[in-house]
Amino acid sequence: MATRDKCNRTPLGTVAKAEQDSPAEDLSVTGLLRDGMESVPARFIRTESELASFCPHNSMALEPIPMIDIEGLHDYRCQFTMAAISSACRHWGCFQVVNHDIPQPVLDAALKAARDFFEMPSKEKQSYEKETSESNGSDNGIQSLESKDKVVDWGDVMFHEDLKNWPANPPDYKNAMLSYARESQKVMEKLLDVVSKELRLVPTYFRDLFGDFEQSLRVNHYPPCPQPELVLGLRPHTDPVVFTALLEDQTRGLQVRNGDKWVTVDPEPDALVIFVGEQLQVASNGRYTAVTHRAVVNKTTDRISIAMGLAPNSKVLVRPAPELLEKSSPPRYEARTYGEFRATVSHGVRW
Ligand SMILES: O=C(O)CCC(=O)C(=O)O
Ligand SMILES: [Fe+2]
Repeated sequence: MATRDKCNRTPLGTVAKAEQDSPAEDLSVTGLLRDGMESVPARFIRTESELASFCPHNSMALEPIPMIDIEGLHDYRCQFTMAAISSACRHWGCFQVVNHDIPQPVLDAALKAARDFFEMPSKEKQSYEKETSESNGSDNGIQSLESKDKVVDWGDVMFHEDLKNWPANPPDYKNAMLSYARESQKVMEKLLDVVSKELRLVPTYFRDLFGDFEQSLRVNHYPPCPQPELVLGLRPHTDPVVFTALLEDQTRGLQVRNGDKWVTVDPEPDALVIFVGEQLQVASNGRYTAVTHRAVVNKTTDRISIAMGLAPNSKVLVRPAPELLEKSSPPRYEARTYGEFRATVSHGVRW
């Protein structure tokens, strides 16, 4: 049982009902809501300075992030499409892709499996984590509000450090996620060849550098929130991987940082959002930028997103490509294995 914050007064001076009555057994945001919460407990509330930069998505003008039709890589639009991908990686660190060739049933099945997972009873969700960490020590499972962080995010996350251990239920979960993993890896590898070529490196440069890829997976669920303007669904962070392919349902919530603004991404049916991760930023010596992003929540609708990260093996040494270094462009990052990077750099988001 978690130790709960003693100070659970909200700015409105009320005390969350869930905290007054018997404490919830389910250590997730969904569990708290099930207990009839009407206002947000103190531990979710962001600091003044975070709130000052915080524009709830429903009061923000939407500015489109680049939308790229990657079918164009295979026809007369090839040069133009490659340049658009490279420019998005430099200036935004993210973009949406359409016509990526991932069959729609694969995307639908992954979103459905995620939703079915979060609808299961909490005991079932939590038992999976216990089983896998006891059997092989891997870092898989559902994030609990027992977290030691001072302020916690308004979201429930099922995290898979590797794609080897799976919950038995929902029965389709494993296959649905593995199919999405396989298909999204093909897309990310194709994009990696494009960004290599655009730096005048051999097309397979980055694929060769990163070696046999590994994937990790974050399945996110953001329940509706009685006071969305006080919380974040997911704190600002960059992903430590090479690329992330984010599949989301049709509810707005993702925001990306562009200059001094947060830009709300408008979900497009059939599109995937691609994020440049920190390993690509290092290997390209900063030519491509890992995007800072976060998730906001709303009062009425829950939201599901599935982030598939393409990462090097933990032993791979990642360093700025020597071909990109010159006197005027010295290395901006030190060489580190991916394992060392993970052990020393953290943005407070389990990846
Ligand atoms: O849910 C989202 O929109 C973002 C998810 C994300 O950034 C992550 O899981 O790393
Ligand atoms: Fe992320």
